[in-house]
Amino acid sequence: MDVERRIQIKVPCSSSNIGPGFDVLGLTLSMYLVLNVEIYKPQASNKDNHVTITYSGEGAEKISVSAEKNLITKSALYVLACHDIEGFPAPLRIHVDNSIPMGRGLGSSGAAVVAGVLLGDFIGNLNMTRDRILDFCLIIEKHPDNVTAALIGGFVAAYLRTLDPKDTDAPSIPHSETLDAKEVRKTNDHPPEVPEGIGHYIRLKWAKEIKAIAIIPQFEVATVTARSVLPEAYTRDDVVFNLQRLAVLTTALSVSPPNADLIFQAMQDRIHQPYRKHLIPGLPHILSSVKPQTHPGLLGICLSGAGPTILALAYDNFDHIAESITKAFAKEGIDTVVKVLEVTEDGAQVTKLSL
Ligand SMILES: Nc1ncnc2c1ncn2[C@@H]1O[C@H](COP(=O)(O)OP(=O)(O)O)[C@@H](O)[C@H]1O
Ligand SMILES: N[C@@H](CCOP(=O)(O)O)C(=O)O
Repeated sequence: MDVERRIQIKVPCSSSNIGPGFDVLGLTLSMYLVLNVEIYKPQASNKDNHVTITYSGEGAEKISVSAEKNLITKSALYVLACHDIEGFPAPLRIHVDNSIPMGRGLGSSGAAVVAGVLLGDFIGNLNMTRDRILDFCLIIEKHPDNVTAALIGGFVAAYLRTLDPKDTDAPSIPHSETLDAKEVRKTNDHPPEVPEGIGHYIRLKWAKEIKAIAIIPQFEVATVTARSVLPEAYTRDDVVFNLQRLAVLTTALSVSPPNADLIFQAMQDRIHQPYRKHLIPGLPHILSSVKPQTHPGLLGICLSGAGPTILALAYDNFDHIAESITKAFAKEGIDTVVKVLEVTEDGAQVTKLSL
């Protein structure tokens, strides 16, 4: 078979929430999901068109390389189905190289969804705008923080417009959070039309000297589990507590030199972290014991996404900060991997490669 086109899709990991910004804030960091895709000349029948997926890196031992089961290809097939294209229109070879650890709160599923929607867009020659691509990502992932950051890049605040459940809950949509769950039903129904203008976002400024230390425990917490422990309703005090901090934080993280006391207090949260402590041994102790006063250079500390990774924002003394958090996890019998990551400006990229 002749290779007709060759592309690379590169999507960054993301850390969401940043303390009080539950389901609002996302930040892209320098760790990536990369797809190298070879597209062959279309064959006579779509049904015979074959997809070969190979996979290396994080998740290689557990992620399915069947196009019907893999979140990346399922997302691409969903985009195609929404445009009345059944299956991949041409034979494909996809090599996935993934550096984003899974189930750790670093947006691996968001990156997979963004990569899949971009793949569907390219393969189907759909030429969707970034905003339309975001609509598809949001229908699959449902919360906007990870996918918006991964697609757009940088420090991003996002909200969704209110949607009708008939547009969002159909079993034909490959919802990323329930993909592995048993109750997901197979269906051949045509997916409902994706509403336009679902996601709204703004890129926020980020002070260049602030880096992100990710202390990544060696166990997974599925986002669906970490969301299931959250209450349906909150007190007015708790909502106001988060709103006040969120508003201050979005600007505090843009100011050079950064104000550690302001940022540390503005990264406190009452909406999700307290409820997730049972899933992450040592969490309350870590969040309350590692402070700018005890660890100069530290600006703030929070759960990354739904956890279990801890995200420490800092401009200096990265090793000392990381060591304290690593030791606190070790006391709970938990091994960790530490990464000092840059906050990146670029979101997902699709690059045409030479043949
Ligand atoms: N590169 C990938 N390829 C296929 N599926 C992926 C990939 N990355 C993540 N996923 C899917 O997303 C799940 C993890 O998502 P989630 O629980 O939301 O954690 P995270 O915090 O890493 O996003 C995995 O179990 C897998 O089903
Ligand atoms: N706002 C979401 C973010 C989930 O991020 P992930 O990286 O853990 O997938 C949440 O807190 O549930």
